Amino acid sequence: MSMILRGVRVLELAGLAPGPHCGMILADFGAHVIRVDRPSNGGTKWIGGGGVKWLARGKRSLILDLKRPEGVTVMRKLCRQVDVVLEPYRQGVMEEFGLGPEILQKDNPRLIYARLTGFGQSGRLSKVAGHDINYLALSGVLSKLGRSNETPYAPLNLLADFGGGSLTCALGIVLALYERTQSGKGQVIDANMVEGTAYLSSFLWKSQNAGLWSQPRGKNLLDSGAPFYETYRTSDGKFMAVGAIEPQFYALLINGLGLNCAELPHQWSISDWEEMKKKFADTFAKKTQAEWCKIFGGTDACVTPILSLEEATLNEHNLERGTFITDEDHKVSPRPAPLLSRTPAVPSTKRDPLEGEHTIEILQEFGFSQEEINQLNLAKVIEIRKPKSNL
Ligand SMILES: C[C@H](CCC[C@@H](C)[C@H]1CC[C@H]2[C@@H]3[C@H](O)C[C@@H]4C[C@H](O)CC[C@]4(C)[C@H]3C[C@H](O)[C@]12C)C(=O)SCCNC(=O)CCNC(=O)[C@H](O)C(C)(C)COP(=O)(O)OP(=O)(O)OC[C@H]1O[C@@H](n2cnc3c(N)ncnc32)[C@H](O)[C@@H]1OP(=O)(O)O
Repeated sequence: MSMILRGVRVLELAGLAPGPHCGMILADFGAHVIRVDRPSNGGTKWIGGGGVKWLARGKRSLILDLKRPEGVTVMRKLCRQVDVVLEPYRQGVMEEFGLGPEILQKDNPRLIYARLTGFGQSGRLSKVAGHDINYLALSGVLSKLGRSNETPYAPLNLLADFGGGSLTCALGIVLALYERTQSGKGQVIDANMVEGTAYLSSFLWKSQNAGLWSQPRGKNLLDSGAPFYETYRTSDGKFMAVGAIEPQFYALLINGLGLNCAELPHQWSISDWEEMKKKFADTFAKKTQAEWCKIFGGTDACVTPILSLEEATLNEHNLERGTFITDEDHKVSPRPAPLLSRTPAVPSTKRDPLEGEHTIEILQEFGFSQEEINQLNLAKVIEIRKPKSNL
């Protein structure tokens, strides 16, 4: 089946979580993604194998020492032949290598040069280290997350790393590829997690005057303030999620809980929300999660079980949709989204690549002779690794 990014060649410089995720999205949708890994010769520091290893679906790996001039020469030759270079380093690292956009785009004017950082390519923080929680904080969004009377709480590293970071960067790359079909030219993408996360939170900003956020953190409709937009513990120690905002859905919630609307305060009486939460909590605590699922399942009450990752893979709706896929190592992960009707993603089910596993074949594909490859290997500019045989 033909995939939408078929024929697009990407060089992804190995980074932590967002860069690898962005590369994986492109690979899932058909791009040929080559991850450029660092050598293990001790000359360079290693910043987090896990992130790289865990988000490598459908990629191949080449180990290349960019701290060596010969490595930079190899990289320039590769960049002449690819569509996208994706770099996740702090501002200035690529320029120090002599691999900045001016140089690479002079070599290849069609090159899309995607830079995925925390703070962006300019500004006083551009060279400072950080992680998801820091970018989330600087975007303003973290101040809004968390329960009342508790310190702000970052929801895993989902928002900045992946929402504001990798997804935004992937969007930038796809937009630039589209634009290139008209102009024939590449461009530089300054994707960064502070601005990506801020953009992701546009609803929060644009609804500031709507009264949705007028209460302190944890006291508003959508931040765990409202009893009808909350999570509740069930009698078997599991949880249910409630999101019954509209009056018709709220009425179904109250009905399912076995309560009587006429005996309760009005849904939107904020001063009664705390009391109502206690009432809902007491009610949910009287039945098991399965019992509540039986009551609310298939209704419009907007009540769903809170599933563990494993339970999510076994959920009937998710099974019907094929929401999760299994690779040849029997590892389960989410199917790429969204689903395109004619050209859906066809994610690789092969095991993830070893670092340096494809060094030789990649260099050959890009026109390096066997002699050149041998020399680079002898000089330890590249590394070649092979999977251990089971024999
Ligand atoms: C919350 C998330 C991050 C979660 C990651 C965790 C899951 C992992 C973090 C640490 C991992 C553990 C650790 O690595 C030890 C074990 C390793 C083992 O293999 C696995 C188990 C481990 C316990 C491992 C487990 C997990 O993987 C970890 C716990 C995030 O928020 S991710 C978002 C981070 N921010 C950004 O990406 C923004 C942009 N980037 C940056 O700001 C910086 O890159 C960053 C992230 C601050 C790192 O700064 P650093 O100084 O380390 O690097 P840079 O200044 O960017 O420079 C890159 C250096 O690398 C050299 N280099 C790059 N490529 C090559 C090459 N091909 N050849 C040679 N050299 C290369 C480059 O020259 C730079 O070196 P210098 O600094 O010496 O000039």
